[in-house]
Formats: sequence, C-alpha cells, structure tokens
Amino acid sequence: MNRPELILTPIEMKQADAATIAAGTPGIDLMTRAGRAVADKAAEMTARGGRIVVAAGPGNNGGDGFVAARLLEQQGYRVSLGLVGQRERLTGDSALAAEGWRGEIVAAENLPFQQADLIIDALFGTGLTRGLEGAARIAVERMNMSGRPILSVDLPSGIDGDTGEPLGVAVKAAATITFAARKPCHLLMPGRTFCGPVTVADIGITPETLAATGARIWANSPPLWLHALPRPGTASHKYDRGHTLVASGGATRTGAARLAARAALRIGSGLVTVASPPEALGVNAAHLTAVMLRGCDGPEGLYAILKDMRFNSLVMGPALGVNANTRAMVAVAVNARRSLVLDADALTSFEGIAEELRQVLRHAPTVLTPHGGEFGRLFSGHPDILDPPSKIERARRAALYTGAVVVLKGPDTVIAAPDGRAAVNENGTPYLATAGSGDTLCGIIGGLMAQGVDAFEAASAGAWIHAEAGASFGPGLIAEDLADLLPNVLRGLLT
Ligand SMILES: NC(=O)C1=CN([C@@H]2O[C@H](COP(=O)(O)OP(=O)(O)OC[C@H]3O[C@@H](n4cnc5c(N)ncnc54)[C@H](OP(=O)(O)O)[C@@H]3O)[C@@H](O)[C@H]2O)[C@@H](O)CC1
Ligand SMILES: Nc1ncnc2c1ncn2[C@@H]1O[C@H](COP(=O)(O)OP(=O)(O)O)[C@@H](O)[C@H]1O
Ligand SMILES: [K+]
Repeated sequence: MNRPELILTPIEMKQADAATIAAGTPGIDLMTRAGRAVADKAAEMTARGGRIVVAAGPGNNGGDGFVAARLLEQQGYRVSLGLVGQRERLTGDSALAAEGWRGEIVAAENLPFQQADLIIDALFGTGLTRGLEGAARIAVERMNMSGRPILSVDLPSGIDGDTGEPLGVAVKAAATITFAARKPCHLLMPGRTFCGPVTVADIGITPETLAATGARIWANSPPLWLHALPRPGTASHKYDRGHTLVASGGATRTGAARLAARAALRIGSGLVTVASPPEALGVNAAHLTAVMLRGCDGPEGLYAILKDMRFNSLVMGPALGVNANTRAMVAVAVNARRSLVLDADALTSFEGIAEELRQVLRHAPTVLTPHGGEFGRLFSGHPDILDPPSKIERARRAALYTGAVVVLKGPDTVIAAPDGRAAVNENGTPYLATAGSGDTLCGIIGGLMAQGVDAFEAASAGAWIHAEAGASFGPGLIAEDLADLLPNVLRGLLT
C-alpha cells in the first residue's frame, strides 16, 4: 500500500529544507533540482523552440526561476526573464542561481507576457508574507490578463501557502509544480482552484526528513485509513458488525434520518434502527425495509432504548429539531458512552453554548460534522476557534476544544482530531451540494464506527467514500442515490 500523503506547511517545509542542508546537501543543489524540475515541466508544456517568459521574485522562489530559465535556454527555448526587485539585492542561493543566467534581466512588470507560449511564475512561494503591491502586483495582473498558460513554481504567487487564501491579487495558474510535498494551499479552497493540476517533484528531501518535522496533515485518501476499514470474517454474524441507531425528527421531518440509516446499512453496519418519535412511526414504517424501527419518546425514550448495549453507535441531528429536547437527547447519548456522530440540529441546538456541548462530550468517541454555517453558529463567541484564516487550524481548534473529531465540511472538507491530526478531502464534486447529502455522510461515519472503526479513521474514510460515491455519479445526483453508490466504492477499496 502507498504511504499516506503528508502535507507540509511552509514552516515545516523550511525545516525539512534546513535539515536536508544540515545533513550535507548544499542549498544550491536543492534549488538546482527544483529549477530542473520546473524546466522539465515547462518543456513538457511547450513545443521545443517556443517562447518562455520567466517572472522571478526576490527570494528563493525567484532562484528556482533563474535555474529553470538557464536550463530552458540551453534546450533551445527563447527565454525572457524579468525580476521584481534589484538584481544586486539577491542573496544566498538565489544570488548564486542568478549568476548562472547570462541573458538580459528586465523589470518583471514589463515582460512580454502576451507573446509567451508559457509563462513561468517564480515570483513568490512559501515566503509570501503580505499582499502584493507595486511592481509585483502589476506583473501578476498582466500575467493573468495575457490569457497565456502559466506554470507556477511551488505555488501561485499571491496565495498564502498555509491557508490557500489569496492575500490580494494572485496568479491563476494552468499548472503548478511543487517540491517534496504539497502544501495546504494546494488542497484548501480557494487556493486549489488557482493551482491547476499540481505536480510534486522529488528534489532529494527524504520522506523520513518530511516526517521528522512533525507534520500532521495528510491528503485524505485510502492509504490513510484503508487498514482500518472493516472486513467481515467468514464466521461473522450481524451483531459483530455493529448496530447503529439513528434518531428521527417529527412526522414531517423524517427523511433525513432514513438517508443516514440507509447509508449506515450500506457501509456495513450489521443492523440499523431508526429511533422515531411516536407520531412519526407510521411514516417511517411506510418507508423502511431492512432498516428497523423503534418508537422513541424524547430523552427518556432514548435512555430506555440504550439499555440494550448492542446499540453501539448513534447518529443524531439531521432534522431532529433545534431545541432543548435535542440537547437532552445528546446528553443521554453521550452518557451512554456509545460512538456518536452529531450533525445539523444536534450542533445548532448548542448555538452560542459550545461550552455546554463540550461538557457533555467528554464521555464518548464523538464525531461532529458541521458545515461552515453550523460551525459558525456552534462556536459563535469563540474567536479563537472561528478567526484563524486556515480552515485546518479552525477545525483543529474546534477538535481540541470539544475533544471530538471535527469534520468541517465543504469542497475541501477538513477532518481534525483533538491530538492535532488533520486530513483534507479533495475528491468530491459540486454535485454533492444537494439537500440530504450531509445526512448520508453522518450515516456513513456512524456505520463505520458501529463496526469498531476509530473516530478519526471513520470520519476520514467516511468523507472520502462519500465524496467518491458522489463523484462517481456526477450530474443529477440526489442524496437518495448516495447510499446505493457505496457498494461500488467499497468494492474498489476492499477487493
Ligand atoms: N523549502 C525548500 O525545500 C526549497 C525551497 N525552494 C524555493 O524557495 C521558496 C521559498 O523561498 P523564500 O523563503 O526565499 O521565499 P519566497 O517565496 O521566494 O519569497 C520571499 C521573498 O519575497 C519577499 N516578499 C514576501 N512577500 C512579499 C510581498 N508581498 N511583496 C514583495 N516582497 C515580498 C521577501 O522579502 P521580505 O518579506 O523580507 O520583504 C523575500 O525576499 C519556495 O517557495 C521554493 O520555490 C527551492 O529553491 C528548493 C528547496
Ligand atoms: N462544492 C462541493 N464540492 C464537494 N463536496 C461538496 C461541495 N459542497 C458540498 N459538498 C459536500 O456535500 C455535503 C453537504 O453536506 P451538508 O451541507 O450538511 O448538506 P445537507 O445539510 O443538505 O445534508 C458535505 O459532505 C460536503 O462536504
Ligand atoms: K510562485
């Protein structure tokens, strides 16, 4: 099995860079390998003899650009190079790299971008500290206006490597080539949309060196959790595969729970039961087949059901109602110490009183699955959680605060554990933005936890599988489709 793909923050990348240099590889060698990788990628994108325009910045990102310019010229491309800043002010490895460039150096904003077959954006990489102004800003605006394809070095200039946010104007790349490992901005929105396809070049920084930085963000993909996916044994019976309980809303709000329940069953929970308010039993009964049904009158009803210890996983929230009754049911569920997924109304019922949720959550392995709106409501009054510009950091802080695994949903769903692990999802499709899609996700996660999967693995696997199912269907997807797309995704993973 492949290794999980580690994502490095700009600071961690600098550490790995420094460790590699300390272990004996000169910095200029790293820069030369990086520049060669850029030149190879540029050559792949441009016919031999074509015109390549390189915009270089004042730091090491610019140094990579100088190396690439020299190599491409040697290969017979017509290369123009422009610099932001003064040639004499270059220092260290980028000054060395610039010495290798014998051609003219013009001001970057005056480069003939419109005549380029390819533009190489080597203005700023992981060292960007503020929004672009002056010559750098004009250069980026002209690049973008030219309509010519842009290859960004490391990351599109103007994008913050940690957060994926543009700090003002930013390059819209046709492709990006990065080094040793992807950075958060390559996966997070909106950065991902500025990058185009991202290639990772090996420049001789070992996986061990990357890991030694203590990096704890991964791209969410099967190598991260495949080992934890349940496979029934030959002699398994259904109770070995867990029993998921899904709480239903009132008579006119029952569909969400059934979506979650069907997903839990499809993902392999041996049994699934919908716990329904008495007045909704009829409508639920009319729509359930393999999923079972129990009457459940509020917190007392839930308490009674949970005396049966075989219910080992609970899913609560979708269409349950935003009120004290829901809060009381959450408390009962948590005190029963079963695996728990809280979504939608179970989160919004704690709007502005996240502290209360935190108090009850101490008892059980819990996954919270808010979308951005639910997250904002739940943690209103907690600027320490809501304000960090990085979505990964927001999810991590929420996980640390609540002690739960937090799945902060969206096109770049982040799964964060209280111990700092984080995974970023990128395999979805905008067709997943459809009513009930999130209900299905929490059913999948609950169904995995029913089978004994740990909260972080269940949440990560669940988010990936859910996204993969949606992407496999594409246009026309409705939430009802999702559960029935799961077997195909599971088949691809398990056989
Ligand atoms: N790590 C690795 O393994 C390897 C890394 N490599 C490469 O190094 C890159 C990182 O290099 P880096 O640290 O020199 O930063 P970089 O992005 O060039 O920018 C820093 C310069 O820009 C300036 N500056 C910042 N913001 C600005 C603004 N808004 N407007 C104007 N100026 C601004 C800042 O100046 P200051 O903030 O001090 O004013 C400084 O001068 C990395 O992305 C990769 O391409 C490879 O060579 C191989 C190995
Ligand atoms: N543009 C998108 N690209 C990929 N996935 C998306 C996108 N928009 C939403 N999703 C996913 O769809 C699901 C929507 O969940 P949610 O907002 O809770 O919907 P609902 O409340 O209707 O069930 C989440 O898993 C989210 O990650
Ligand atoms: K760049």
